[in-house]
Amino acid sequence: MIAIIDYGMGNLRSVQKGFEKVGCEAIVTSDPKVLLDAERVVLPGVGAFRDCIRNLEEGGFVEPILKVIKEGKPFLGICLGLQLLFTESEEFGIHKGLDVIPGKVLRFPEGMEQAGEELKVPHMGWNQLDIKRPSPLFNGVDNGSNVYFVHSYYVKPNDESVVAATTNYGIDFCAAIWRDNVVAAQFHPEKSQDKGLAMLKNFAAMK
Ligand SMILES: NC(=O)CC[C@H](N)C(=O)O
Repeated sequence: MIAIIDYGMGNLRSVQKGFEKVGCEAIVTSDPKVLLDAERVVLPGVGAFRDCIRNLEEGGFVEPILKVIKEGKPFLGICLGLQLLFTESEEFGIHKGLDVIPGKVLRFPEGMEQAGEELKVPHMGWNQLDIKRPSPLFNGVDNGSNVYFVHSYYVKPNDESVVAATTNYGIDFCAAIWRDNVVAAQFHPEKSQDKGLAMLKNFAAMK
């Protein structure tokens, strides 16, 4: 069974529905103990980093998350769920993350331009994946596939070898990471139509 963490800050229903659409049972849980019995765990996230990390701490999720990752359970982070895995974020001040993936969460630079047009922040809409490594998330997903983003911050891993895909929005930024049993995406697979559903199915099959 797939456990989707409910810490009051995620678009849980659309993530759950995404898994249901590909025939996978996923439960939404606000009980940290459920993670310990789940086969695989999903950390979604929408909102501000500091609110999310505070809710995770208050919900008693931090230790169970670190435990299931350490045990080697397949773990999927989505959007803020990717960012929370990092050492710290500069969103609304410096806030500590789970430090599973060493690195920082940075805001897109001001004044980015593409073809003479100013690029607005948040980066909101469809954009292409430049797949760098055959991560389990991308089995059967073509390079250049379009996925859906809504974010103002991006992750910068200390060790670039964890980067599974990048996307260009004024700068080339990390669109997904893969390290051992942990995969995480800056974009929203549950909002990325067929390609995104294929990724959810890939995660559900990830060993
Ligand atoms: N959709 C979101 O919640 C975005 C996550 C984070 N606040 C960012 O702006 O990058």
